[in-house]
Amino acid sequence: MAVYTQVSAEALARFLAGYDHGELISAKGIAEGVENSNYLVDTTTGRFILTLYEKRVDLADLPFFFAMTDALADAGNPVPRALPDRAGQVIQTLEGRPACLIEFLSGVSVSHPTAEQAHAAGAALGALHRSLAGFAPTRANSMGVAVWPKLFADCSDQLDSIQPGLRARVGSALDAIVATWPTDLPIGAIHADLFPDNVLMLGDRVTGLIDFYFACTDIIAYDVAITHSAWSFDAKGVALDPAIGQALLAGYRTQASLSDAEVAALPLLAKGACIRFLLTRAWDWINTPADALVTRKDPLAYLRRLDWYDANPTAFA
Ligand SMILES: Nc1ncnc2c1ncn2[C@@H]1O[C@H](COP(=O)(O)OP(=O)(O)O)[C@@H](O)[C@H]1O
Ligand SMILES: N[C@@H](CCOP(=O)(O)O)C(=O)O
Repeated sequence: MAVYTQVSAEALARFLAGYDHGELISAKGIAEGVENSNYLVDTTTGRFILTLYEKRVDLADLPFFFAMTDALADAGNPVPRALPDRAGQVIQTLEGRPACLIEFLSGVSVSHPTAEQAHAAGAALGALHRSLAGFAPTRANSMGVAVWPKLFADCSDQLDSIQPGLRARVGSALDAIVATWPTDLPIGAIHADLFPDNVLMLGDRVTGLIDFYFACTDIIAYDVAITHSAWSFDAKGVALDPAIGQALLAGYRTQASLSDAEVAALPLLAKGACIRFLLTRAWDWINTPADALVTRKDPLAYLRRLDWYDANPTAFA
């Protein structure tokens, strides 16, 4: 459960008093998520998400994220907007943290996607990239390839406590990936974290794309690779069904194209995605406070994915 910051009823009622969105009826901490504190808030006029930004979100980046979600919503994508208060302010302070009130979207995130659902998610990612083709704001990827050596250095001493030999395995994979990382592929605004838990669905229909707090400017095909690595495997990181990955890519191609060079780079980009999520999960595994109401994610699930991409270099052919 991700609630790092407790919000009192009194503070929330004062917060809501600044908006034209009714009076507080109830607020419940949301179990899902690991990065920020999220509450489901019901008021006399509707249902909202309250997000308090925690460890990895820089306040200065929020305008970029909200420009992106507004652009996507304007273009008809199912993306929630951050809501302004009566004075037009979107970013507030609540219980000492930056906080925003966000539109609530219905739908649930699937734990075991079918090929049809993966196809729809791929199409939603393609539409997202297409909609952002002319999006001017930029943000460097704070979790991108340039940062991975530091992420590794920050936790390398403790990687073997997660699994003996992990430090050497990750270190050598990291060196090889960084040395060959592509520099000539198209870049643009990407989501960078489109895991199944960030896609809300009703049946086979995508009803919400959420959690843009790693969104950035990076290789567009890297976003496809991240999404492939997140959707095509079971939670333990063992290959579940290649058909899921193929459906995801087929869905993507209904909305956006991938050049031969992008397709050829996908295996390497997917291994990069494995390193990125393995390292941030490992850092969290080691550093999450014992009293935090959060379920840590297994870093080894991304080691298994890395092994799988190593063993299946033609997975994207
Ligand atoms: N706009 C929204 N509409 C409906 N549910 C949402 C919305 N935003 C977040 N949620 C719910 O909150 C959970 C955590 O949100 P998320 O942004 O993924 O948190 P974190 O940034 O901590 O990973 C989601 O899995 C979803 O259940
Ligand atoms: N998706 C990442 C961690 C970020 O969590 P999210 O709940 O914000 O998607 C992972 O699975 O490691």
